[in-house]
Amino acid sequence: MMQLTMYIDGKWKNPSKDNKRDIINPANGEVIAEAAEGTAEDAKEAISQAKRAFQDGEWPEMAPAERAEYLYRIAAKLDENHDELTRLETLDNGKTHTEASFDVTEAADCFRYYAGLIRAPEGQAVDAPESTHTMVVHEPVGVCGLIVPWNFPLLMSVWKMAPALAAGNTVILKPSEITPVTAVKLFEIFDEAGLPDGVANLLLGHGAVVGNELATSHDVDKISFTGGTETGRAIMKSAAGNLKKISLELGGKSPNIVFQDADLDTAVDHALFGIYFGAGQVCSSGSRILVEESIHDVFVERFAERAKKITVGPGSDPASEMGPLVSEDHMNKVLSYIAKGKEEGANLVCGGNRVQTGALKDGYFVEPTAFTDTTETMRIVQEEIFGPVAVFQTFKDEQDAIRVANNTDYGLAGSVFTQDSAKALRVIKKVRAGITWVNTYHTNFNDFPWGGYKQSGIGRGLGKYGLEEFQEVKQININLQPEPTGWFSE
Ligand SMILES: NC(=O)c1ccc[n+]([C@@H]2O[C@H](COP(=O)([O-])OP(=O)(O)OC[C@H]3O[C@@H](n4cnc5c(N)ncnc54)[C@H](O)[C@@H]3O)[C@@H](O)[C@H]2O)c1
Ligand SMILES: C[N+](C)(C)CC=O
Repeated sequence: MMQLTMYIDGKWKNPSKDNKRDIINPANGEVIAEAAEGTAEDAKEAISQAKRAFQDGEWPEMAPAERAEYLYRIAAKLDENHDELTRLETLDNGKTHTEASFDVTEAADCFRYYAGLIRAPEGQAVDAPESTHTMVVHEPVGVCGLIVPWNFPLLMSVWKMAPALAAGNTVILKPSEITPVTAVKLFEIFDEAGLPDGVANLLLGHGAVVGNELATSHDVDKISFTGGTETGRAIMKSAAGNLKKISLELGGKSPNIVFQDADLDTAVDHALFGIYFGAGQVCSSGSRILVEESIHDVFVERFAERAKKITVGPGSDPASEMGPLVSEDHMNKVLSYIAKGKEEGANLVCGGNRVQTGALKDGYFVEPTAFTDTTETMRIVQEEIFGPVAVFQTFKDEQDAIRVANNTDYGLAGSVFTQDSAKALRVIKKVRAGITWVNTYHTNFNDFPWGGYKQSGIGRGLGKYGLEEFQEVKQININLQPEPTGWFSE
């Protein structure tokens, strides 16, 4: 069985107390690893080493081109370990082999993207009034705590590690306590790539213990968090002590709007992908499908017909199209939302049950599920279920579609399906969300910003915006004609 330990100041480290957590394969309930459960003391040690490496170490001072070489080396090692990382991600998170393989490819690309970006620095050098020459430069923020969730364990870690390291920060990564396996593998890669001691540190353990220490510590300059909105709120409060900088990438309840003039087969296909990709455990899932009244029944019929054919199974089986939910607790939460939907009076058009047939009997599988006849105030319409549960809503016209789409506290993603390009643009511009699509769903690139409006977050990951989240901006004013100001009499 794998034994997972922390990595602090360039050394593998057991926790200060001998606490361990079983790591479970959600496809069959078997224990695949034992992970160290770090303590607040371990977190303090990681913070102090990261602070030392920032203040006294070579990393922040290193030429960007040299830092970029480390990032390219890491990307190459991610490629070399592609198959092993894919296997481990499937084992730990449950996602299908195809999904996990995509994540590993994207992770390597993300390191390459930021290696390239840091070599193309943005700044200004201008002649300002009064014989002053002014420069605007970017500098690293300092010690960064990076806290990530379980749904894309490797990729979400890399979305933060790559820009934070490129910018010259020192970092402490805290993966989800239930999916730490690929983070440990990532640190093996950092070790092989020869990152200087203390630059990248790995803390394992519970959010309320080690995560909270990162959020609270006055020696941490920045927290970049991805996870649930309630956790984000708690972190924002903890981070207030030293007014540390924060980026929050949070939950969603994203609208997928289908007009009557959309190509029906395309829209149905993307709606299925929008909600059932990753078994619905994707922050940007198209979990609310808004269909224009005139095509609602035919759309739902085709959607449900195809949803029932989705092959649910272990991610390791190439035939599986949708894997299990990540844990028994999470499966029970999703099943309780399905029960709530029925109680609230919504109509179940497909799915609704745990799948326990044959080899799936001990796994945490749930059928692709969908509800119609919902109202805007139902909990299944307003709250993030984070599972394979679609809720259908209807709208009368363009204005109504925009109103319904925006009627939640979230604002992460949204999509519009129509063959009228002017209407598509009018509507998508009014959707209050940070990531939007027209006639597609879930398309994403490392080059462009990722983040939410409203209670879906603060700040942006990826692209040049993702680098800026890990940089301070400084102005340097140089007096070209040094002489007394004459402001006060002598
Ligand atoms: N917007 C995005 O880009 C994005 C991406 C992925 C996931 N998510 C969101 O993540 C959620 C699912 O992931 P989850 O269940 O792991 O989220 P979560 O909020 O429970 O946990 C996320 C991380 O925060 C840590 N944590 C928990 N309590 C903490 C505390 N008090 N202080 C510091 N750290 C703490 C956890 O240990 C974990 O590492 C969903 O809401 C999903 O929408 C958002
Ligand atoms: C950002 N993404 C889509 C990779 C993961 C969100 O849950």
